[in-house]
Amino acid sequence: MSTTNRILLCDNVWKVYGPDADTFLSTREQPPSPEDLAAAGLLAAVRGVSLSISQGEIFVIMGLSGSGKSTLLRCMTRLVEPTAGSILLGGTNLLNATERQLMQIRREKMGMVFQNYALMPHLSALENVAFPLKVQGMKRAAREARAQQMLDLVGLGGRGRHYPHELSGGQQQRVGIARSLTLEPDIWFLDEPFSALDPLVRREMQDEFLRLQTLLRKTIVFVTHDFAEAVRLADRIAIMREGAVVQVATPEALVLAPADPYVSAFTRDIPRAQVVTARSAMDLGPDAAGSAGVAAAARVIDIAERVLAAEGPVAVLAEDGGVLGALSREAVIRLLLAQPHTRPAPVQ
Ligand SMILES: Nc1ncnc2c1ncn2[C@@H]1O[C@H](COP(=O)(O)OP(=O)(O)OP(=O)(O)O)[C@@H](O)[C@H]1O
Repeated sequence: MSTTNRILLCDNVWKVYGPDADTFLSTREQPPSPEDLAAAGLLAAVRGVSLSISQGEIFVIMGLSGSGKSTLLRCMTRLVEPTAGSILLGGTNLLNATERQLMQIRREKMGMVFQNYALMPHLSALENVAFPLKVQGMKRAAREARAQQMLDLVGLGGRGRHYPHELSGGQQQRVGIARSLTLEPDIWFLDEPFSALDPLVRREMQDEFLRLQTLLRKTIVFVTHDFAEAVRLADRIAIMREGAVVQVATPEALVLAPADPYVSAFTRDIPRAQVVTARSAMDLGPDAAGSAGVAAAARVIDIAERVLAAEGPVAVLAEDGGVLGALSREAVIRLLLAQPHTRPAPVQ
């Protein structure tokens, strides 16, 4: 993940529902609290959110139901009109764009996937995937060839002639994913794309999604209320509460250093070895065994078998191959045995 190559920047974004919300906001010297807003008969779904998303990262927005995740995502695409703030996509302030420019930006730069697959029931899977190309005026043979490629990519190459009702929920969502990728978006927005699926299929779809991302390297904004899903997928996670972002960090940093009890309550069920990296678990010092080492960024759960099978501590390597330290069997065992708390503290 690059931290320098920012593609999407939100600066002090607000979405307030209720009469004269923009006047109310613009006349305040200090940002209003939820109580101030409630007293004025207003509700802030998004409160003063500032964040930046880098090229090629999977940025997950997480929070309880009603915390403002979907509204924030929709503000980023301007499907919901923010009340205040700015949203820069590749340098263009979306809030200054005309309706026509917006349509073009959405068509050319953004891909979107929502929970309800929103496929057209009277079109086959292939026709659904080809639809955005048809709107663009691409000839039938060319668009169907491209749609077939996309269906192959999501593992549905043989199902192009099936209609949505002939496909399972997971397969329908794969078609939705393929369709959202046909125009090769710069940035891909996904709002709870797997939450209607049963747990096994959901897990399969998460794996599939990560596989696709290793091929495509898209910039992704992904909304979920499931912290385990966020941890599996994210490079970074933004935790929302009552419309505000309370912490933005890697899964590891959220688990090891939660900003407050609200964040900490989410992290308690996550096994430590699933998030802690070799870099955090290693001892400093040169006394690693000579064999090939493990990447500093690797999660302990993924390298545990190798370390446990090694003769002695295993070298932990920086991206340039330099040895940073050594990971011992004891450190790995400690993390594997560390029990997540089973009773999360109540969220206030
Ligand atoms: N059109 C609207 N008018 C008034 N209030 C709204 C509107 N849309 C959303 N809200 C309110 O804004 C808040 C945030 O809603 P939002 O859908 O963004 O939350 P969420 O975190 O995505 O929730 P969920 O996980 O349940 O989808 C909620 O209190 C919701 O009731």
